[in-house]
Amino acid sequence: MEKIIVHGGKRLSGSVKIEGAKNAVLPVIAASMLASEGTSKIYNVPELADVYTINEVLRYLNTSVNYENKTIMVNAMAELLTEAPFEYVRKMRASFLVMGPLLARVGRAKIALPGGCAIGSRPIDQHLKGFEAMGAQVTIGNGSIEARVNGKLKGTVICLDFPSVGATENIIMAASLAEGETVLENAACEPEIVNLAQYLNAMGAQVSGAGSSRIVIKGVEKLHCAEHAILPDRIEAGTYMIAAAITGGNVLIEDSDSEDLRPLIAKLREMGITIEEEEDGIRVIGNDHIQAIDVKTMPHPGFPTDLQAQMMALLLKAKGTSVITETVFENRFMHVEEFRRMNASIKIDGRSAVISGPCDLQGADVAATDLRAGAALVIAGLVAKGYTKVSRLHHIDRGYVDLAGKLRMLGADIERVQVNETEQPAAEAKEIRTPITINPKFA
Ligand SMILES: CC(=O)N[C@H]1[C@@H](OP(=O)(O)OP(=O)(O)OC[C@H]2O[C@@H](n3ccc(=O)[nH]c3=O)[C@H](O)[C@@H]2O)O[C@H](CO)[C@@H](O)[C@@H]1O
Ligand SMILES: C=C(OP(=O)(O)O)C(=O)O
Repeated sequence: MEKIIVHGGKRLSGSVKIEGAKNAVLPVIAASMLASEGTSKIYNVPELADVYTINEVLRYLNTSVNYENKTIMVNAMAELLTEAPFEYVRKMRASFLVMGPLLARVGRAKIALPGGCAIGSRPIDQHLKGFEAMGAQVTIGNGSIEARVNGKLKGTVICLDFPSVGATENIIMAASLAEGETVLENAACEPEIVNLAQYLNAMGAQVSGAGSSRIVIKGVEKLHCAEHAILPDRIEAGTYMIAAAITGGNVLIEDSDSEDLRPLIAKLREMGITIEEEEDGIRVIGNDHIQAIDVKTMPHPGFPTDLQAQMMALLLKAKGTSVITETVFENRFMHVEEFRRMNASIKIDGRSAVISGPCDLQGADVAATDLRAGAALVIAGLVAKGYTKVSRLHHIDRGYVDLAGKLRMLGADIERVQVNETEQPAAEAKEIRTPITINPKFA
């Protein structure tokens, strides 16, 4: 087992480079299956576990995928298979994004039911509603969802009940090869949707209105390969901005787009943190007297749920009472229990968490309950007294390239180490670290 071990107390300084966005690259790779001609080239691809998983899904479906030097080449000209098994969907829900492209390209797809996960039940009814409206027959049984269409999908008007990011992406991809025009109302407006639409248009699709709540897709006969660059990861950027702020540091977040980070920038300024927009990126200058604020997560352009846990870490150090309301996911407070191990004072009241700060954070053994929770625990560890040991790093690896290494470059006292559990009962198990990765101060 690996752990990230952080010793709190260092101010972060310097600059950090931001990778391509996980949530943009996954739909873009899935969309590559829509091209019946040529090899697509996708640039600025982050080296993440989720990227390897979606590549495996595509290969399983008989698509050729090569990944080297942050560039992916995809060729989907061979006859596609149509079934994605549970082992992939279990690892990563975004595997379900192959349904739209498969339906559009070959008229059928069978994908294991994604099921719930640590942040909520996460149904896919809005995706299915869209496919059905376009003429697909959907059946659910034996743990899988099967969708089929006779002939081609047909353009229509679809109004989502909620601006679901995944449903918007799946429907846009399916509609790109449908007969006629599809109008998607109450669509998600996230920057990652705009990035996907740009890629589809480069492939010959006719998608307009991406980034607004009304997207119009004129179906075309076929799509071809294209070259495309993935936009910077606003959630990774936001995570480092919060890490800089909590330590009272001074950090330049390079290759980030402040437009996509407006909701976070506004909240950080409200807390008394200085944000400067520079030519090379966003500079965050923290201070030791941050103020409590209220935060409510919302679909874009509201405050992103994917920064909620990290923001909670920061609010633990703010003076006064802060309230975080989570409106996007039904159960995205699993990190609260872990923060409490670090002496945090947080009360949960329905969909809100009430934080009484500043908390005197103490290092503890904690576990990442999901990807962003993991990053948030590391952030809290940056200012906790003593050592914080974060386990279940596979969650963090889904969405962060070398989180510990990048924080160390910024001056944090942090290591990622191999820890071997012995045969003894868990409570007595000793950590035996490998000599290569061990820093003597942790021995
Ligand atoms: C790979 C990717 O891009 N993941 C992001 C995407 O996830 P994802 O695309 O899964 O998120 P959605 O926007 O679809 O989900 C938002 C809410 O809508 C609900 N819902 C969704 C679809 C549906 O058919 N029915 C339904 O009820 C979900 O349970 C959830 O409560 O957007 C989320 C919300 O910004 C982010 O947290 C995730 O990081
Ligand atoms: C919830 C997230 O991702 P996913 O939708 O892939 O689980 C996330 O990136 O925080």
